[in-house]
Amino acid sequence: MTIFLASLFLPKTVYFKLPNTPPASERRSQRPASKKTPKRPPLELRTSLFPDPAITPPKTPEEDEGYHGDGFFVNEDGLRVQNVSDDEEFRSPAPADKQSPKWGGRANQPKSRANSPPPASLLEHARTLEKAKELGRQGILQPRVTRSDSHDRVFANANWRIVNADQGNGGLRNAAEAAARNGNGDEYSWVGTLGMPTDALEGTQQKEDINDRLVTEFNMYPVFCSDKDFDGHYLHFCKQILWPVFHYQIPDNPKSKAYEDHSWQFYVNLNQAFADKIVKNWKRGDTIWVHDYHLLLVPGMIRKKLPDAKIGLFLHVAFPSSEVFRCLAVRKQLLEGMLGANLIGFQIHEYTRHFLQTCSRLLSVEATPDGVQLEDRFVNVMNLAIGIDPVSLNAHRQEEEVKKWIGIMRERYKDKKIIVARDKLDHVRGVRQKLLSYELFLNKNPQWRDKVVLIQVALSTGEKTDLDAAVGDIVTRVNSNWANLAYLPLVYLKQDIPYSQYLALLTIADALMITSQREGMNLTSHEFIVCQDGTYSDTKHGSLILSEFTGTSSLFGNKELTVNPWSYRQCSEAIKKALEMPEDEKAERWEALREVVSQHTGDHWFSKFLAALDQNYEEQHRHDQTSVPRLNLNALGQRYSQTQNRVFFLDLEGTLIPYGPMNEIIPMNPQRTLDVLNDLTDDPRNTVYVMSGRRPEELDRLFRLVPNLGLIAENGCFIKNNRTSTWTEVADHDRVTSWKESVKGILQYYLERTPGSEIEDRNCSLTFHYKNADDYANAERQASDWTGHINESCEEQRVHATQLDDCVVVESIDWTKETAASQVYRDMRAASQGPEQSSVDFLMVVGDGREDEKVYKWANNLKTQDGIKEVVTVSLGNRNTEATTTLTQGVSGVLVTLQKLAGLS
Ligand SMILES: O=P(O)(O)OC[C@H]1O[C@H](O[C@H]2O[C@H](CO)[C@@H](O)[C@H](O)[C@H]2O)[C@H](O)[C@@H](O)[C@@H]1O
Repeated sequence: MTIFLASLFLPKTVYFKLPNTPPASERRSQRPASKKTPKRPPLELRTSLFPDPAITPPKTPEEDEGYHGDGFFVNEDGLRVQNVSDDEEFRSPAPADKQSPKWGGRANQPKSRANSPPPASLLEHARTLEKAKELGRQGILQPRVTRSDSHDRVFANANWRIVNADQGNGGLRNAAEAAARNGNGDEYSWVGTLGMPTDALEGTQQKEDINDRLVTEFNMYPVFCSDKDFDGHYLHFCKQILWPVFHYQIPDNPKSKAYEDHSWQFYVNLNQAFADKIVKNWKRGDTIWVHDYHLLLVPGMIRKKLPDAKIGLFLHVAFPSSEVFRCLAVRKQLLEGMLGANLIGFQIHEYTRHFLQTCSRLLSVEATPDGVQLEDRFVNVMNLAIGIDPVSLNAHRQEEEVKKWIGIMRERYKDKKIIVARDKLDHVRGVRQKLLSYELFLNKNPQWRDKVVLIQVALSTGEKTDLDAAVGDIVTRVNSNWANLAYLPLVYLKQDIPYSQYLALLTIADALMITSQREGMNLTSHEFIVCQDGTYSDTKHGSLILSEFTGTSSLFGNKELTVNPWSYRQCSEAIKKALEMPEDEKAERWEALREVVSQHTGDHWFSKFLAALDQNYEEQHRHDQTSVPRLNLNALGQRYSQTQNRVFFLDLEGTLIPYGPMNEIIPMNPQRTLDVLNDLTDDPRNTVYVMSGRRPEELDRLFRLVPNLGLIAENGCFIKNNRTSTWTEVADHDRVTSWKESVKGILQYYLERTPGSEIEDRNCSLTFHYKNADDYANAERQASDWTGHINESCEEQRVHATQLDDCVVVESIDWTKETAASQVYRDMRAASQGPEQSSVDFLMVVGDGREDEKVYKWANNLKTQDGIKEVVTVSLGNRNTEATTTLTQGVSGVLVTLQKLAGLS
């Protein structure tokens, strides 16, 4: 069995050795200043970890020019990665939160042929474009850039090798590797893109060869798509729309809005390419595990082609509140794509809760704490925080290079307290807030000036934002205010640093400061905790200043210094507290945090998700329609004939008669149904109850000609015994009256704003009908909103709202068809204690709706619990069911079945 791990970037990519390319070191000195050469930053920014010229640290490699001509490639994390076309592969770990680098800009990889998606103004002129297409001038919509033949030939003929990729989710890779090392999980295969433009390889033998080598040697299935699709998907839809929205930042500038419509199509295309690749290679029994916000449509796309596939989805980033998510134009498509999975995992409970609320509000589906009930399937959810791999981290901490850097840094900053940070420079990560807080701290605490240094590593996001300039200004201001010849309070590196330096920084730091405005998890803080054990440095148990808006914060239980990044005052006080904290308090906090980090490892996360997926899949399929046998009428007849004390619980609408609108009385006289029920109840060995959501008086009227029939009305709130003519209200009248009063207030509010709608007030439920609303679409949307509203606000009153076709029903959760059936059965049992009576030996439940599922479950349990000889549960619906048999011929099939039983002795 294979586990397909689908993630946007494969852990491997291709490095081209271009002909006549001198080694990077030579190229660097020969390179003329070009437009691409970044301008020299102002002096304040031109800091490094080593302002002291006496120390000559190893050079930090340039991003584009990693090849050193020595068989090693230096990737973006500064990892020296062996040329794996040589036999042995050197696997270097990535920092768990790698931050995403640019796509498609490397000198040793082909150039992208994608153009930016067109501005909205162009799209508006669709007709012109169509005409242009007809005329063969498609270039207007998506101007086709013809790269020179030589560009293509250079790559088509260049030697290449497969190397570790520098893009992608480091936390996921480390977790997968740890799980494999520890023997947890079956063999897995990655599915992903190469993270580089591939149009230039189109139609070449090289593309085939690259594909074959990745599959056969590395178990990796590359997904090829056009550069245009990748650009539109990643740089536009993911980065401009999804990333900000999932982190609570709604893009509201016209440029982003213009992207939304058309970059969506690129998102769809890339997701489809992933789905197709997986479907093509999937075999029965395989598991598919899709990762993160880049691929949210993949589960749904696969489900369409492989209805039985076992699919998991894990969202690594945050999931926002439904109020934020609903701003997405394509919100329904995204949710439906996600719901193609059997199990959806989120980092923490808050994101899971948001997702459930969003589904309930936007899709009008029933959401329970366990997951989402769709019409024909259940989708489980779980929260499960990812972690790091302390084993491999510790192995790397022992490397000489790391120790060397620890020595250098300790020496350089020997009389200073060090606060460290490494973040992507985008709004979400809150670097600006952090620097402002640090400035405030220095302003308010003169005693600390000259004694503390903040080292902020800032990774480029590949986009030019106003943030760059804003952060640059703060750096300049802080340093010009408080620096002197021998002291620089703020070391700001606008580049990434090698992994060894990263580990050294985490080791010698007195504090790590994370001020993300939102973040799915944040594994840097986990790595910091491991590095602070004092093994390689005399500094240890450093303080962690951590934004309360990270997933990690909800895991760490306040043992860190929790901050709200928008409160500069609180952050500056946290800095002071971190620097002045007594050793014993530091040690106590660190111990607690280390415990959490070592319990929540990546390996644990990986195996636990897959185990849950197996279990949920198995449970979901146990009730799968296709695996539930059809009712065998002959066999049933034989079993029935051998019993003497039988009880039937039969659902009414959709089972004994066709459905009718809830707010209209049942129009016809269902003679055939009445005849069948009369025949069945004529046999004194049979006790028959009909269950319905209708009012008692309505059922009385309908069944007045079936004298021995028991009735359950209003979905379990009223029971009429089969031998008497009086109804019992089983629901607690006072409680029902009380919740109805408060819910009526809410419904009244919506009624006034929804012309044409009406409220139906039953004894134990309230139904809001909007079938005849003047603006039906709006009413339906509003209804799904306030369904969620009622479910949240009335939870304590034990009330539940369910949106059905054209209406929303609000009712108590404590009185159901199941509780009523169970009471009837208990009463029968109590009565059967007498010498004349025998206990029930045949129990049959027939239904078609979701609310009947609980009755099947209850009845099935009685078989073992009470030893009832024959328990028969029959479902008519298409859904996954708890019933042990199905019947596909609807109402008429039920009537035929019951008629046949009634005719037997
Ligand atoms: O920037 P992208 O290529 O779009 O990828 C997004 C980020 O993915 C990874 O971070 C996410 O997963 C981490 C592990 O589960 C989690 O700790 C973090 O909060 C998530 O944002 C990756 O580590 C980042 O570098 C990417 O930016």
